[in-house]
Amino acid sequence: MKATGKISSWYVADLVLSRPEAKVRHIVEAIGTSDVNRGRSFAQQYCPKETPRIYGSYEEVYQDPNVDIVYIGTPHAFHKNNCLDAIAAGKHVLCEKPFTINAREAREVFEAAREKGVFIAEAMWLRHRPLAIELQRLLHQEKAIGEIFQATSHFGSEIDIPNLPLDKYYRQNSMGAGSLLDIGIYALTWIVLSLDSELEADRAKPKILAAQTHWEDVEITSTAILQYPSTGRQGIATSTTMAIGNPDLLARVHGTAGSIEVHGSCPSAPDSFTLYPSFNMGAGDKVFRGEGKKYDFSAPGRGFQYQADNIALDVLSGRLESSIVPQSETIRTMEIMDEIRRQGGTRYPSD
Ligand SMILES: NC(=O)C1=CN([C@@H]2O[C@H](COP(=O)(O)OP(=O)(O)OC[C@H]3O[C@@H](n4cnc5c(N)ncnc54)[C@H](OP(=O)(O)O)[C@@H]3O)[C@@H](O)[C@H]2O)C=CC1
Ligand SMILES: O=C1OC[C@@H](O)[C@H](O)[C@H]1O
Repeated sequence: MKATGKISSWYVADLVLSRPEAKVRHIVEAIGTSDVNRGRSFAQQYCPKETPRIYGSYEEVYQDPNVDIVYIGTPHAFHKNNCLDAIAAGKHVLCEKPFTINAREAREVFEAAREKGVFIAEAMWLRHRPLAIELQRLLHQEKAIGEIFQATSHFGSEIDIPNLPLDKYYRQNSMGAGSLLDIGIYALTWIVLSLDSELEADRAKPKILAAQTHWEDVEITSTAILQYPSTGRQGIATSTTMAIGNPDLLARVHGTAGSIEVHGSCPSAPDSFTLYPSFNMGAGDKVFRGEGKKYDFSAPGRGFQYQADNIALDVLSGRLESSIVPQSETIRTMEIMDEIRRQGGTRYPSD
């Protein structure tokens, strides 16, 4: 465990949930932090039954022989160097999303992990959720809404960027600030997991048309239209830090025989979806649709336990990449975001 920020607290709390039926038990062996006192209160608050060693540097975590896998929860501008340091020490790595600032950095990190023979994966926890896995099965195997032709997803947060302290990563371009890399990545993930077909060509980079708006040099709103080469399927992924998005409609997938609408607190934290038949034109030109079937996936915790279990099982079986979020998928997402930023005019120092 590296860093004691928001995501690290969410992740640790789910790691230690009591789950007698789980296939894996996770142990928080060590916490690396810039502030040892904060590290101690973090451990007391989020994993009170564990006894992690608290280190005042990340390097000490990498050197701890009892640590099998390092989880990186620092701001994304630091992911590349944090990953490279952990890999150099021979540790397996799970690194928060966005994996790096751009695709070039991601390739560099994956190459280093390959050379060292260690496991590494991006913590795109949405893909590990049973909800996302079942939705993909319904869409692509069962073809529950017929031929898919369009998908939309929006992630909105309300963040008062001009008044944030300068050391917050949302506030500074040099820290990788921007709605796309922080939250738009989930909207993009919904589009890709809904529209990807079995055709190899459609797993390549789709055609992209994008726009971004900035406050000073911080990107605050992004819109991207994606078009898949072989099937013509289209998706719209949007994100903003200007206002909270609609929890009843985190994503919508349209097919020739119906649609699926996803609900929850935000696109990274869905808790259910509804499968609807198509709309019809009724008497008096009134548009209506039949009742939907709701699929509920509410569960204790925030949902990080699914990712933690899958990653642990991958590592235990000797895999060097995630079976759910392969490295090629991380690279593709980073390439799509690179292109959106190229068109939208967002540049980071490491580009
Ligand atoms: N999967 C998910 O749902 C979420 C993922 N994220 C991702 O996780 C990453 C971290 O986000 P979040 O937890 O919100 O960030 P926070 O600002 O809350 O925490 C980041 C932590 O990183 C450490 N850190 C190391 N170097 C720096 C530095 N120079 N400036 C600031 N912090 C530093 C600090 O921990 P310490 O002092 O202890 O070393 C700090 O507490 C981002 O990449 C974000 O996109 C964020 C939220 C949710
Ligand atoms: O990954 C994330 O998902 C949830 C958001 O609240 C958070 O800001 C973001 O980093």
